Amino acid sequence: MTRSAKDFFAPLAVGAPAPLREIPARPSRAIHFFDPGNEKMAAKVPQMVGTVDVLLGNLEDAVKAENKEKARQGLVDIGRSTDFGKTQLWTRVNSLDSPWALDDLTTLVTEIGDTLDVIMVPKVQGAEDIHYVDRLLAQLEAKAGLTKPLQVHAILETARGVANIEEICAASPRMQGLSLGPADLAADRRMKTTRVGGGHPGYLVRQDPQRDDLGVPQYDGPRATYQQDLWHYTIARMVDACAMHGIYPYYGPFGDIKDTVACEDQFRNAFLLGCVGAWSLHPAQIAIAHKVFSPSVEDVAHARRVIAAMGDGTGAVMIDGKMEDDASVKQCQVMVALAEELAAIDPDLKAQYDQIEVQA
Ligand SMILES: CCC(=O)SCCNC(=O)CCNC(=O)[C@H](O)C(C)(C)COP(=O)(O)OP(=O)(O)OC[C@H]1O[C@@H](n2cnc3c(N)ncnc32)[C@H](O)[C@@H]1OP(=O)(O)O
Ligand SMILES: O=CC(=O)O
Ligand SMILES: [Mg+2]
Repeated sequence: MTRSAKDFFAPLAVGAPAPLREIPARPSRAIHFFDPGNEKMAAKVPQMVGTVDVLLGNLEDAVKAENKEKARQGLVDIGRSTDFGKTQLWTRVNSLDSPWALDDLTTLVTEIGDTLDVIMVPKVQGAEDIHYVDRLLAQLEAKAGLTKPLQVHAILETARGVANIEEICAASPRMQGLSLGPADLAADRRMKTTRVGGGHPGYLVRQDPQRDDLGVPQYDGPRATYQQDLWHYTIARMVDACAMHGIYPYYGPFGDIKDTVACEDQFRNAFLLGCVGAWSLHPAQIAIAHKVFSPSVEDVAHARRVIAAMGDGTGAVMIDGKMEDDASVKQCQVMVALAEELAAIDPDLKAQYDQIEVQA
């Protein structure tokens, strides 16, 4: 049962901050995962501030069961001792059915709730999971005297979660976005893969057989194959659900750290379909995400040229032999708006975009 429109933006606990009416479009090209209980990784966090849009202290999968409390306390220590500047601090708490989720939420909100921006909730199955987190966060925010509401990000990594995608996005004004969780989703769907994201050489289409002069198919002749994207359907659903609810879609993890080329391809597919960022599991993946999820100078130059040529944005013009109209100018506005958001936090990108001269 969803809340009525009049109650939707009311705080869920006395003393909790008023929910946001709109989720701010903050750059989040790379959500960089680190284990706060791993001394080596934790020591790198202060120097990573300013080099990545989001630093995420991960408490869930990839943290051993015996280290859960250490990771949680490590994140509290990092949150208290680090000045994050414009870099956002997110966390991924343990799943709601685990023995750790309640203490994760209680400790983090009361100890470093004013430093955290977004709480990522894994294995979300439906609106009921978000409703639970929503109310609990309101109670904890009130207890901690927070003035800014925490945002919630759900990982789409169960078949039920995918089936309930729209209700998850609509469940709370805290909903900031969704990430694809291809590893858990593959397991839950009983897909026959053993990878963390990315493609699979067996998922392909094959060119039709050549035919001889009599039109008989030559099944043993050479035929090209084309690998397909296992994640296209889910990402497309995620993008539509997020756009409909004014929140943000992200590709998740790409586990083959050394395959930087395929990682870039997977991220780019997601970017072109409408995602705003991806996870980085290793420092080497940050640059890939920043490159892919920042509009290219060529695209920004073209977009500015179309916007300039279209005047009030109505009618049709020809640019380089192509028709541009109200709909293409809107796409160009999306590109330019993103470039402006990124330029505000990334001086190198700003310098590149500033050099663009608008051609007539
Ligand atoms: C599958 C679905 C999911 O849930 S994905 C999300 C959960 N997984 C994660 O969060 C994994 C995070 N990443 C890692 O644990 C590591 O990067 C893994 C993949 C294990 C590789 O580590 P390792 O073998 O040490 O890599 P390396 O020798 O190339 O490291 C070089 C230096 O960089 C450091 N490093 C490594 N990863 C990170 C990171 N995520 N953040 C910050 N620092 C990182 C390493 O500690 C190493 O440091 P140093 O040079 O020895 O001082
Ligand atoms: O948590 C991420 C996943 O792919 O599973
Ligand atoms: Mg997962």
